[in-house]
Amino acid sequence: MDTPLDWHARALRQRYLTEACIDGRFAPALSGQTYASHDPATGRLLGQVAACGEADVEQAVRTARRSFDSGVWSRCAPAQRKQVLLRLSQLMLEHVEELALLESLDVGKPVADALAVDIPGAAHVFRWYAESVDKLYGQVAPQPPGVLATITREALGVVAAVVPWNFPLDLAAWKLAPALAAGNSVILKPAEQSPGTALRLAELALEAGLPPGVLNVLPGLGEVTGRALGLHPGVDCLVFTGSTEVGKHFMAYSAQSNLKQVWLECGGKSANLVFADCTDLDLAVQKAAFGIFFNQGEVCSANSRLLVERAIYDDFLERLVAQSRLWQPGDPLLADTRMGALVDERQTTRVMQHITHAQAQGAALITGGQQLQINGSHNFVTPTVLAGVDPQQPLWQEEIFGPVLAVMPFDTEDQAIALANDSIYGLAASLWTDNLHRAHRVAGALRAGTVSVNTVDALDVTVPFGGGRQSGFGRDLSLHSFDKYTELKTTWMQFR
Ligand SMILES: NC(=O)C1=CN([C@@H]2O[C@H](COP(=O)(O)OP(=O)(O)OC[C@H]3O[C@@H](n4cnc5c(N)ncnc54)[C@H](O)[C@@H]3O)[C@@H](O)[C@H]2O)C=CC1
Ligand SMILES: CCCCCC(=O)O
Repeated sequence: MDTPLDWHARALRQRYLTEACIDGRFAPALSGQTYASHDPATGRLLGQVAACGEADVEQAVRTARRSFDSGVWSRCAPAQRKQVLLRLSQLMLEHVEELALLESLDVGKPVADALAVDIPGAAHVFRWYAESVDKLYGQVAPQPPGVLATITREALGVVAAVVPWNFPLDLAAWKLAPALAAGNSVILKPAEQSPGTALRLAELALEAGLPPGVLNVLPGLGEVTGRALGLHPGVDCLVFTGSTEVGKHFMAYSAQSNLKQVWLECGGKSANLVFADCTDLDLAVQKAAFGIFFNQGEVCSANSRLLVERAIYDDFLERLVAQSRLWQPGDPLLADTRMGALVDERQTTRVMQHITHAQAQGAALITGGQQLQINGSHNFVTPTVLAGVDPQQPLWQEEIFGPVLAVMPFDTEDQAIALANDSIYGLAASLWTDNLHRAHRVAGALRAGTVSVNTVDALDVTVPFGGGRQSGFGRDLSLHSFDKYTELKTTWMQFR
């Protein structure tokens, strides 16, 4: 039975989905090609989506370059850019229900999460960068009289942002807000699964006063639209969040084209270490469950590997199984649903294959492991915990991007650190201890861009987010993010 929410969202999507937004105008892809978009939680067809190709990319790059060179945005006063981005942030909040519904219908996440986390989070990021842009000062280098050497940040020009489907609007905001605040013109390519909020954002940006051509949104398939952006000689900077595999493609595209700057936020396999001297085990269990089951585990920094000191291992596992019962999947449009549908059939199949393969390799299923059918969709996986994992198994080494936790006991601190660092990734990690010395010692030894102590997945716009190794390089969020969207210029003046 359709709900009014569905009617509203579907009507909304029809308006946006079949189009791209270039130079402030919504129009179909030049080829007229589209692809079908389905709601992963019901399987229902949501609409056709513009499948932009090379011709659309060419038009968007030309438009972005023209808008940048005109100076209408790039050379206006920072305070002017601030006002427009503050207005955009406000408009996102005024449309929070609509944006949350689009997000939930696109990717299957609980609409309650989108309402409480995704949309307010994205709006806050725009506000934060709007407020920062007229507070970024340059520098004057120490030189003798008669010389003035200034060091200033300048916008790069045309920035292309290719983003994934797990937090569509949030991760678009993480890239667009600093890029636009710095004065760049941007081309956004949303994931094929999640064009809705990206296109709606383009319209709200125009309403906020962003000049046409400064933000262009090109829905389309990764290997067509994303690839064309990665290869285009008119793109000055390519920022990406997604799989490590695709991140490597973007490095190759840059080398094959104009050596554009590439910044990557890729996969992760973050460890969560619980020591026996952690006294608040209830909180540790609750956060261990949140760290893997929130957003159906489709989080790059999800704590998908749990290491528990042997003395508390059995007790912790028992509590974790009880906690996992609070994360049973359900209809994402229901207000009390905490875990929704995985993003599509391909992702669900990939997650279930990992679960089956791990058991075939000897892992013990502690809880979960079931694929459920809800409202006609099979894209629901129960919260899953597997033990008896070999640290060389794919379950311990590969990013699963689903509600699947691998657990293992440890005996010594050194052993826990070694197991945690035995990864191709280096995005995030968590540890639980009441011992201050151990907290600092272990946090310093863990190879991760963010280490959370007595919490999981700490994340805020005021601190940089990103990692090393095959999790990529560069940082989203904080003022450090401007390093990706500006370049330093030295101006040297000799005078008498
Ligand atoms: N780090 C993160 O936040 C994310 C990681 N992932 C990981 O990636 C795995 C696969 O998920 P996918 O949806 O396939 O992520 P993906 O990395 O393929 O897609 C992310 C973005 O890259 C684009 N893309 C895909 N192939 C491309 C290509 N050849 N050239 C240029 N752009 C391309 C897509 O259209 C999308 O916009 C997931 O199971 C998960 O392990 C997926 C999404 C987010
Ligand atoms: C809003 C939370 C984003 C987590 C980072 C990621 O999954 O790419």
